[in-house]
Amino acid sequence: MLEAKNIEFHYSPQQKFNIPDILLSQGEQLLILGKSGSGKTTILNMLGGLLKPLKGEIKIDGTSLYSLKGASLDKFRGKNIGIIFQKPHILDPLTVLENLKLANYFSGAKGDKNETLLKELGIFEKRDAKVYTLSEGEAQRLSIARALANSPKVILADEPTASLDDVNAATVVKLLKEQAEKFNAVLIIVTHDQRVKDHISNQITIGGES
Ligand SMILES: Nc1ncnc2c1ncn2[C@@H]1O[C@H](COP(=O)(O)OP(=O)(O)OP(=O)(O)O)[C@@H](O)[C@H]1O
Repeated sequence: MLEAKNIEFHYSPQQKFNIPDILLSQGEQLLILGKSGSGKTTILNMLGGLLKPLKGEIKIDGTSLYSLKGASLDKFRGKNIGIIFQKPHILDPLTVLENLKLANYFSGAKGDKNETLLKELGIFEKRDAKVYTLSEGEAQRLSIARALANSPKVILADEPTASLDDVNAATVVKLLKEQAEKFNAVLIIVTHDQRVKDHISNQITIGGES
C-alpha cells in the first residue's frame, strides 16, 4: 500500500538524513519519532508528495508518487493522501463546513461524508462558525476533518498533538486512529511528543534516540 525505498535526501550535503525504508499495508499504523530537527517533517513531506527525494522511490497503492508531475500529482494527492500539518492549514475567513467543501472541490469529491465527519470529530455544532473563532483544539480537529474529507487511503499527521493539553492530545490521537481504522487507511504520525507513544505500537525513531 505505502512503500518508501532507498530514500535519500539532504538540504545541504553536510546534513544528510538517514531515512529508513517504510513498508505499510492497508490499515497499518506507524509512529515516526525523533527529536526536533531530526527530519520528521521532511520525511512526511516526501511521503505526502510535497517534496521529491533526491533518490529512491515512494509508491502509494502501486503508483510511483514522483513519476506524477504538476496537476496529476496534485490530483493524486488530493484524492489519496490526507495531510494534517503541524500548523493547521485551514482558511480563517471561511466557516468549518466551507473548509471541508473547499477540500472536496479540489479533489472533485462529493462531500457526502462532511457532516458525519464533523459529528464524529465533535465539531458539528461549530459547522457554521468562522475558523478564527475556534479554540486551538477545535481548529486541530477541523484540520483533521479537512484531511479526511475525501476518505484518503493514506493519512499523514505532523505533530498533531504538539499544542494540545493531555486530554485533547489523547482525543486527537484516538480520533485519528478511529478514522484510519474506519477507512482502512494507512496512518503515519510523526512526533516528538512522548504522550503519543503509548497509542501506536509500530514505531521507528529517526536521527538517534528520541
Ligand atoms: N527548506 C529547508 N531548507 C533548508 N533546511 C531545511 C529546510 N527545511 C528544514 N530544514 C532543516 O532540516 C532539518 C530537519 O527539519 P524538519 O522540519 O524536517 O525537522 P523535524 O524533525 O520535523 O523538526 P520539528 O520537530 O522541530 O518540527 C532542520 O535542521 C531544519 O533546519
